[in-house]
Amino acid sequence: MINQAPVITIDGPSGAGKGTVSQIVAEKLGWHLLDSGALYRLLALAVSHHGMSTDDVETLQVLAEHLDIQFTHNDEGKIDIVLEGEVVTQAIRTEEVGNSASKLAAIPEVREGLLLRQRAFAQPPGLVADGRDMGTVVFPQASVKVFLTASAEERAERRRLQLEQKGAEVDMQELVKTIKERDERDANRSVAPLVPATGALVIDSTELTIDQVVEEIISEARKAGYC
Ligand SMILES: Nc1ncnc2c1ncn2[C@@H]1O[C@H](COP(=O)(O)OP(=O)(O)OP(=O)(O)O)[C@@H](O)[C@H]1O
Ligand SMILES: Nc1ccn([C@@H]2O[C@H](COP(=O)(O)O)[C@@H](O)[C@H]2O)c(=O)n1
Repeated sequence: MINQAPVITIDGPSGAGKGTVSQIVAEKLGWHLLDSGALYRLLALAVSHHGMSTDDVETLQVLAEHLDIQFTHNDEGKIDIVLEGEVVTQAIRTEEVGNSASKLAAIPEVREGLLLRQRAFAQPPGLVADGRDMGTVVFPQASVKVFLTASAEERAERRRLQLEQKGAEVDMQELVKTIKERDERDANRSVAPLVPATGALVIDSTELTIDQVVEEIISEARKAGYC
């Protein structure tokens, strides 16, 4: 047995709403939350900060296993993500870091290096795990698995709104292109490609509100006896 705490996995492509709904579902259930994409993004930022080559995969694996990461509560009651002593909560959220993370994520040694760190998040009373391979590789024993998707255009539109709220200027054509490239890379890599886990409930959120998606997942959790 890999772990004993119940796990709900929520996988899917970029911008499908995984992070948003995972956080709400975890809060409703009073469970822990794993944002596995943040780990890949943190690694990408560390590689860039240290000016490391991505060709030396053994060193990358060691860095992934030992990367100094902390998730701490700040004065506003929100989570700060701290990498090697520096708060990088916003810095890891750029499209550039997302793209670098996606390139690193295709390296088997990097995935291996992060595997046990991810599994360690499965603690009582339970875990909601958000990513690309949560249901297929990291927590294959999870009894509630969700694959959350939406059209590339809708996901780009959501990302545009998100970036503009932060004051960024957005080239929509470029954004759709970047999202499609990242989808392509994540879905076609040789290790842990982005595919729905066997038995996963597939939710297409293109026409759904956040509340509707959350309700579908809570309903699955209820069927599993988790609430
Ligand atoms: N069903 C929905 N309807 C409208 N907007 C949504 C919906 N779900 C999420 N959003 C919005 O879309 C944006 C992207 O969502 P989110 O960051 O949760 O996606 P994600 O799948 O976690 O992306 P990534 O994998 O790149 O981190 C957010 O601004 C969020 O509020
Ligand atoms: N379980 C995971 C999670 C993420 N990735 C890769 O990281 C990139 C960034 O993830 P976000 O969810 O924060 O956008 C993503 O594009 C994936 O390449 C992964 O491989 N497995």
